[in-house]
Amino acid sequence: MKTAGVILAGGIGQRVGAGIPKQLIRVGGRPLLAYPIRTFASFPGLDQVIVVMASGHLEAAEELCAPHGVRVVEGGDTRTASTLKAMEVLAGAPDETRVLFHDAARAFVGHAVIDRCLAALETHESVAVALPVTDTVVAVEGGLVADMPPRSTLARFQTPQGFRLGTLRRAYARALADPAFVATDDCGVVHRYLPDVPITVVEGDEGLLKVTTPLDLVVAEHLAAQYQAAERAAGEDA
Ligand SMILES: Nc1ccn([C@@H]2O[C@H](COP(=O)(O)OP(=O)(O)OP(=O)(O)O)[C@@H](O)[C@H]2O)c(=O)n1
Ligand SMILES: C[C@](O)(CO)[C@H](O)COP(=O)(O)O
Repeated sequence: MKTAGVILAGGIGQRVGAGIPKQLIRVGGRPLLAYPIRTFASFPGLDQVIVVMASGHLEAAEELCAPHGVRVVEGGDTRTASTLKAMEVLAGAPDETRVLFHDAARAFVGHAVIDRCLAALETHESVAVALPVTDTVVAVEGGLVADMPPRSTLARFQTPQGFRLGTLRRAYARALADPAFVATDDCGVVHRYLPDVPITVVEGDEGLLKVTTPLDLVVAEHLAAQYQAAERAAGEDA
């Protein structure tokens, strides 16, 4: 195997507060998770796709994955624990394998950004997808502004995030030996534990919105309509 795509769907969607994991909320008439599964499974450059699903909801994921030959595994308690579950599935894959980790919550991912990530992994060990920030971003400590980094130096990470599997293995081996290890994403693990590994950045897309709060579901309906219009234009079945 040379390439793999992992869709991280192990969360419970506490901030959306729908009573079910947000990846199962129906948007545009389909569960959110159906969109990234379709996009990843139909991308010709990926040899294997894995969905890491929230425990207690594996059956719902299996139903969506089975028609596409996508494997489902149970997630962990945190995003990084879910990443590690996918890495266990890939335990037999060589270090050179290119692997992309994608948030299921960024349901409307397109082939173009997947392509940019895989292309970057030809020359780099680690790749992030990012967009410039539009707000002024500050560090706050004790209710006071502690730092105001120049906005032109800042960017917002989206996903996919891509790695040579051997690089990610080395980063996580060090992270797991650190009792203070916490991370909100996988590039953060590489950045912290393998500081000599450059993380290259490719352009993101506003359509990669991460559904996080109830208001995001309004935008998601619009993005779902766009996604389905593109499917119809390409003559694809739902
Ligand atoms: N234990 C976890 C937690 C999160 N994720 C996934 O990582 C992505 C980004 O996480 P987030 O947006 O925080 O999702 P939730 O954890 O579900 O949301 P919340 O923090 O509001 O509960 C999501 O696709 C989520 O399913 C995961 O695979 N395993
Ligand atoms: C990986 C990520 O989407 C990059 O912006 C983000 O860190 C995930 O954070 P969350 O709190 O798990 O949504």
